[in-house]
Amino acid sequence: MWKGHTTKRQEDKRQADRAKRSREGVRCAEMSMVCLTDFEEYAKEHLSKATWDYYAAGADECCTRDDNLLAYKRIRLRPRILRDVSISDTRTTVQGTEISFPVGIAPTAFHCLAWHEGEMATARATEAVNTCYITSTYSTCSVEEIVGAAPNGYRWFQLYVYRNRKVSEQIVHRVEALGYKALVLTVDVPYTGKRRNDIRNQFKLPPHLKVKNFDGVFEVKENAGPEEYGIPANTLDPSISWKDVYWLQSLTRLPIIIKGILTKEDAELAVEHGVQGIIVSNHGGRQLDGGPATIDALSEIVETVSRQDRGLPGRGDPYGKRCAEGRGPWSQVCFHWQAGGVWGLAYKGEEGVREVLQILNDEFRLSMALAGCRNVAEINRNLIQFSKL
Ligand SMILES: Cc1cc2nc3c(=O)[nH]c(=O)nc-3n(C[C@H](O)[C@H](O)[C@H](O)COP(=O)(O)O)c2cc1C
Ligand SMILES: CCCCCCC(=O)C(=O)O
Repeated sequence: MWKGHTTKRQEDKRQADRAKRSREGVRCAEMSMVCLTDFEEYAKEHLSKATWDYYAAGADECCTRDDNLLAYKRIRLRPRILRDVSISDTRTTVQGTEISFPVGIAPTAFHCLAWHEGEMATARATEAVNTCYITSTYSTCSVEEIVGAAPNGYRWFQLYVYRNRKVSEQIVHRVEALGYKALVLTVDVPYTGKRRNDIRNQFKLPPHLKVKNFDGVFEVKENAGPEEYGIPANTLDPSISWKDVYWLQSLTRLPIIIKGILTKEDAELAVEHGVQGIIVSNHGGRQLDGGPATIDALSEIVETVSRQDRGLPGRGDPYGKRCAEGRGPWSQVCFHWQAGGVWGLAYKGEEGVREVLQILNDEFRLSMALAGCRNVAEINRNLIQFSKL
């Protein structure tokens, strides 16, 4: 297996960590996986250091990455009791399509680093579980292979905008023709965040893998000069601005969802620009370090957007776990995009991703019932208490 670059000191520490985890009883492949942390620990144990570092990366000092989790721990729920939760229904809709529960697979790059079938395995798992899979531009299987692997899956495509706009135009037309149902325009990467371990590891794709969607489009030749994550450096267009939303709208009839919004001001601009949704996100803390935790930004944004959308003074009521979905009334906000699928992939490919999604579904159903909700529509902001922990 490709191991990446590791110094002796790093490798010693890794081995010491491994021994510690094994003393603490970290599970092996044969043991049942109980929660997502089990998958994460398995992945840490089994992936090469360079791959693990890439997947786990945050920018700079990782303050925002770490705060993403801590912020969840600051939130408490206000459960209601005696509400007959003998039947619970986790189904919901996203952009008008019914899915089994309000969790989807966030766009994450390079699934073949975790499992040989890469994004094809992810696509099969999400099709089986009936939720939405946002395919990353930077996938290591082509969009055609992904659709071929799971022809009935519900998929959106995540888009970056390149200096050479023809490249972006072509991929938009390709995914539209393939039946992708929405475009997710990622706007928080005018430049790639400074992920220190990727720099130390000189992270690059191993020779047998490439960004398949751009096969023959961007030539990444051996020793051809600097590259970033499998694409020649400086190909992303940092001049992208709000007017490019109109450009994108002129190219496609697909709904456009902007990913990477963290302030109410930008959420308002998104509404004004007529996009069909936003994903509140700090890119897993991989871009700007020092920005807010995603869940904290979400509260600010849903207040404003729902108010603006309904023309009501300050009656934002949505409850959201991580991301906002805007369809029709933007106040319908209850969705979570999950990047933990890659840990499932690293564990057992398609089966691993299915297990991850099943665990999330079970946990969601249980929390919902314990909080006194019978269905997703009954979840609202009154359930939330922001504690001062
Ligand atoms: C390994 C990895 C790869 C990622 N690749 C992409 C990507 O290709 N495109 C993208 O828009 N976001 C990418 N992301 C960001 C995720 O879609 C998602 O935003 C993040 O994991 C969760 O943070 P959030 O809750 O702030 O969105 C990646 C995240 C990880 C962990
Ligand atoms: C040149 C930008 C590469 C980004 C690679 C995929 C991604 O979004 C990530 O967070 O990693």
